Amino acid sequence: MTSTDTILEIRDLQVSFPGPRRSLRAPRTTVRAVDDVSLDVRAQEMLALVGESGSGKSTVARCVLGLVRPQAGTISYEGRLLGPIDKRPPELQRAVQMVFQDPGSSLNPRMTVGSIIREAWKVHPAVAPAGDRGQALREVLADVGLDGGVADRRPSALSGGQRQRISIARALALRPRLLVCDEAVSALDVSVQSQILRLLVDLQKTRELAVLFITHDLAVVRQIADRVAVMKKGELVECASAETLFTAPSHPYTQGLLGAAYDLEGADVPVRETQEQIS
Ligand SMILES: Nc1ncnc2c1ncn2[C@@H]1O[C@H](COP(=O)(O)OP(=O)(O)OP(=O)(O)O)[C@@H](O)[C@H]1O
Repeated sequence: MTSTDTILEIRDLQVSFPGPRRSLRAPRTTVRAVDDVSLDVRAQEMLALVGESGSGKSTVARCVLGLVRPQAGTISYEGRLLGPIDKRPPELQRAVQMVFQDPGSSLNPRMTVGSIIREAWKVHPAVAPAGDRGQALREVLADVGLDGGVADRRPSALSGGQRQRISIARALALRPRLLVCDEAVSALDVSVQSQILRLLVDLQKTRELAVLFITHDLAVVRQIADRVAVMKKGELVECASAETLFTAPSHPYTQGLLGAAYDLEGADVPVRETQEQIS
């Protein structure tokens, strides 16, 4: 498989939620969280999905993970339809993994780091045969830049950055092909954020991962994305290479977003020039 092959195909996706009532006796309104979105994720690419708060980014991610059931549309992974998570065959459950925003709440505080990661292998035992799990644990921790010694500690004893490394390790432990990162660095200090972004870019290369990276932060997108998809009020308004998007955005909404973040007039906007930039 090459980096131009499509790994994930989202077609005509529609998701609505019950919205607020306009008055006590009025019927519930409906929120169109995702409005006819079609989007491809290519193998081994870093695709950023951006848009302001409430534009539907997380809902798309949750559909990809099988946590939200769309009213219409399809999502296929290498040509196989992805249904709700509990209806997915094990190999498809494994193939698509998630890194959440807040590792503080997504990691079980009562479990040690080692047991959090081993838990994944209980559900998917074929990934790491029982006798090999000690070694596999050390390897996956090393892959995210952590010493094997953290395996005996609980998440509360670790820093925010270390906890996010554990979330990434937990996802990687299942050897996914597609990683969905939903605001994965938003809760971190800027310096820690840069370290985690660098790690994600390195892992994307070495593990040949496709990454769907959801963020509202254009500075982050500029550092890491190969392509960028822009959502506005549930709709996908633009999808382009990062270079095109940052230098010649075609949709007025994207122009506005970028204009708010950068002075585009004559700006020299480097896009993922070197990984050293992420320092
Ligand atoms: N479970 C839900 N029930 C009702 N409404 C929801 C639910 N999940 C999302 N929504 C609504 O759907 C719309 C899209 O939300 P979503 O979280 O996907 O946007 P987002 O772009 O990820 O925003 P943010 O960056 O703030 O997370 C919003 O109006 C939100 O309030």
